[in-house]
This record gives sequence, C-alpha cells and structure tokens, in this order.
Amino acid sequence: MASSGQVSWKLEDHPKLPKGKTIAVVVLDGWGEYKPDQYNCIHVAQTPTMDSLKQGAPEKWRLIRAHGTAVGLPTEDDMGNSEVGHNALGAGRIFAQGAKLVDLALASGKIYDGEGFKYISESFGNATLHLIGLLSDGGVHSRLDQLQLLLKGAGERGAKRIRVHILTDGRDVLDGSSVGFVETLENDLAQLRGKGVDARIASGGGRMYVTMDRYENDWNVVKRGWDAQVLGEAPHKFTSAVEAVKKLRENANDQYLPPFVIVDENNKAVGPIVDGDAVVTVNFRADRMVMLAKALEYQDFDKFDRVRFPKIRYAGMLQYDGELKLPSRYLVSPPEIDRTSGEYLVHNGVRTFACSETVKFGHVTFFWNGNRSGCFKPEMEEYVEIPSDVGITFNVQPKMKALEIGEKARDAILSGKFDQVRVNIPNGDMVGHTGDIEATVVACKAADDSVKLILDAIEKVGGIYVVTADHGNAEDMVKRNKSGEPLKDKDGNLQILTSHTCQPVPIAIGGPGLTPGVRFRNDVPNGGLANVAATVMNLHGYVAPSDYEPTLIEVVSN
Ligand SMILES: O=C(O)[C@H](O)COP(=O)(O)O
Ligand SMILES: [Mn+2]
Ligand SMILES: [Mn+2]
Repeated sequence: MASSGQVSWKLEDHPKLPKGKTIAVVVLDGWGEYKPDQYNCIHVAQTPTMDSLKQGAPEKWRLIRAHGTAVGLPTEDDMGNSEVGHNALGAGRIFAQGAKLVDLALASGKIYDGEGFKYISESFGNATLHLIGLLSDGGVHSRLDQLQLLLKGAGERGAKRIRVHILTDGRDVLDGSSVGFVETLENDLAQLRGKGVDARIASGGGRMYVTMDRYENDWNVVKRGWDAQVLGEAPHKFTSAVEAVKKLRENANDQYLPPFVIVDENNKAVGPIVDGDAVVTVNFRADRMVMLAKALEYQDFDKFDRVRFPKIRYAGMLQYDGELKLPSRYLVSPPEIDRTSGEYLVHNGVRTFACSETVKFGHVTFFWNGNRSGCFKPEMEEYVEIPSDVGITFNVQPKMKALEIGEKARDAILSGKFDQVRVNIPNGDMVGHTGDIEATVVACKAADDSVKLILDAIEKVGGIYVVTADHGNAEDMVKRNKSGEPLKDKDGNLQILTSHTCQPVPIAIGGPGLTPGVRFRNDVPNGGLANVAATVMNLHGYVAPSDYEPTLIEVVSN
C-alpha cells in the first residue's frame, strides 16, 4: 500500500450529490438491534428519536453487520468491539485486526522470528520474563489461548523464569468467569514448571480498577497496577491467585477486583519487575494498554510517581500507537490502517469536528483515524473531549455526558464552522457493561435525547445526519441458549451479559439537506460498518476511493 506521502488525496466529485452540506455522523456506542423483550434495554427505554428513524426503513434505515469477519475479526463468533468497529467506520475497508494477526503469527511461529521477540529473549538467560494482560477468552483486548501459546513458546525458547500479571475481566465475558481462567492458567504454569521453567502468577487485579484505564481518564488505575506489578506492593497478599480471586470476589466483581500480589512463605512478592527483566504486555488492543506502555517506556514521565523505573526490555504484543511509535518494540506488527476517510476528507476541504467524553474520546478520533493520535490538519479539525466522571461505575451516573456531547455537537453544527460533526454517545455501551439493567434503560434514553439535540440542529441548518452504532450491547443484557431463551446459573439466577453482542446495528440517514432520491441500495444486503465511510463521503459530495467497501446509498430519480 502506498505510504501517506505518495497518496493522491483528491477525491472525485460525486456525479449527483452536492458538496457543502453539514453532516452529523452519530455513533451510538453499544446499540444493536435485537428482539424486543424485557432484557432489551433499548426496547424498554423511551427512545422516540431512534424509533422515528426506524420508521424510515427500508430506504432511510437499515441494519448493518458489526461483528466477526465484517470488522476483521477471526470468526463469526467474535462479537464486535469499539476498536474494530470505529476502525471499519473510519477506514472504509476491512483490515485483519490484532486478534487475527496475533493468531497467524503464533500459528506460523513467525512471532518468534521477529525483532520484538528476539529483543526480549535477550533477557531470558538470567532475568525474568513478565507477561501482563487481560486474562479471558473475550477476544476484545486479548485471548487466553494466545497467552498460553506465548508462554509455551517462550519456555521452549529459553525463558527460565516467567511471571504473569493478570487482569481479571468480567466485562467482555461473564462476571465470575475469572476463577476458571486463573485455574486454566495455573494449570499451564504447572506444566511449565514440570519442564524446569520457574513460572508463576505474580500479581493481579480487576481490569477496570487496575491498569486498564484508557484515554488518560484516571492514572490512579495504572498506578495501582504499577505498584503491584513493578514494585510488588498491593493491599492484598495471597500465596495463590485462585485463592486471591475467590476471596476478593466476595466484595467486588471481576472487573473491579482490588490489586493483589502473590507472596512466598516469607511474605515476599514473588515477581516484582526489576532491572534486566523483560516485559510483554499481551493485549493486542491499544486503548487500554497505551497508558501502561507509556509508564513502562518513557524515561520522562510525570503522571504518577513510579518510585522505581526499572531498566527493562519491553515489548507490546502489538505496537499500540503508530504515530507515537509506542511501544517501540512489539511482537506482531499492527494492521496498517492507512488512507482513512477522515484523512481524505480533510484533504478535500471538509472541516471536521469530533467529540465524545473521555472514555470514548479516542474512539471517534484515534480509532476512527486508524489508531493514530492527533489531527491530520489542525487548522481544519477540532477534537473536543468532555471530561468523563472518574472513579465510578457508570450505572451510578447512567446519563454520563450524553447531554453535554449533544450540546457540543449542536453548537458545532449551528456555528457553521464545520462540514462534518462526528460524535460517539457512550451510554448504551458503558452502562451496558455494568450489567445493571435498570441503569442501562436510563442510559439508552439519555443517548436518545442526545441524538435529538443533534438532529434538531441539523434540521435548523438544512444538513444531513447519519446515525449508526459500532456494535451491540444494550439491546441484550442476558446470556441466552441457541433458541434465544435467557440462561440461569446453577443457583437459578439470570446470567447477566455484561459484554457486547453479535447483533447487527442500525444505520439511518436523513435531514433536510439530503438530496431527494437518496436511499439505501438493496444490493448490499451484507453491508457492514466498513460500508459507512463511502456512504458519508458520498453525502459530502465525493466518490470514495475505489478500494473502499461500496457505499450503502444510491440516488434514484423521482
Ligand atoms: O474496553 C472495554 O470497555 C470493553 O472491553 C470493550 O468495550 P468497547 O469496545 O466498547 O470499548
Ligand atoms: Mn463500542
Ligand atoms: Mn464496550
């Protein structure tokens, strides 16, 4: 693929669609389409705006695919997620994503031939290899089977001492499943020990409370992890990780377990990170690893007191930020998501405004732009981040900053300064992940209210709207059997689904600026998120590059 320097950015004019319309591109996070029952929070909530858009089917409203191969994931069983969803929305093409690239590199063994692995393996002789990451089979940020293969591969290639620092999930997988994942990992580590490798779990904590913050919302989260992983200090000490997770679950769910360290018989942490050690962060997804990567890699760092900054050999499973080249060493090359629609559009004069609150800010900027930080042309773009609440679970404030996002978008639309106003409205997703059904209903209404603010502004300026979502979540809050009936656990309790789903998501177009005769085509029945970029480019008056997934719209004469 041509590098940015050689690309011709000029887009062809659309033969039938005019330029100069203000277009709102609204992404509802975690908003899929599913049968209308009591566990479908979008159905239960009052969502008059989204309901009215649906009335436009099939010409102005339809469903598109947002999971599996449609977004570059390994299989059709893989639910969608924000990273791959926004990548597809922004890039207009389907790229093999981190999950798949790591699978391939492990299967072929190429991961061990790369610079990254060679670099860390130089520590294997007399130091420790530390693996830090999310422990589950969720496939959103990491996968247990990849960790298992890497452990085995490192053991076979000379690692003599391995320490695993686990982050429990319960967000991309069922709450409570962490105990089983830790048991599986312990089993693998025992096998390694049988082969003479001193391999143990060294520390842990729940992903949302320890390490996996994102977009610099709360550095305390990363600090808690640092203290346990690097310094070997935590409020809770256990001699076994299974025992730790079982005990700490008495007061917290998997996502929010407090940090713990594993200690030996002398109460000494078994695996702090020290000079000379190698460290690999095993998550392939970037957003929730970037902050730790900065702490591990940057000499100059003032986000919290690291106390000790060990001289280590550090590699990410992937490079998490191509623009920042962070981390500088990595085991698998990330997808090269180039020539995104955002970059094309600014080069063609489309002035762009993007906004969300902190917890989703990078989704409509960094992920949308192909995992690239910052603007393409700062003089033509404005990215606004509304600070998210810190230190709470979002079921406590299910309205989040939906109103503020809607208002910012409204003002940007009315200002006349922008051609594209793009937002992510997080509520369905962030509150859906808490598993709190009542709060998720409130969240969905708040999201709908926010959409209304934006559509009203579009109405006023004679603009166009495109309303869609990145994957499902709030439309289904229970685990179900194959026939769709809710499942109960052995105690008869409903199994709450905190994760995303594999459901399709809606897309709606409209607004007074939409040229008469524009409607959804019916010859792209399998259209997915990647088809949205060409659609939006058309609405801006341009034809998308020929290798983009086809547009979803056509213009018919009346
Ligand atoms: O990171 C998270 O919060 C979840 O694992 C996935 O949610 P997202 O893909 O919507 O961010
Ligand atoms: Mn999302
Ligand atoms: Mn989510």
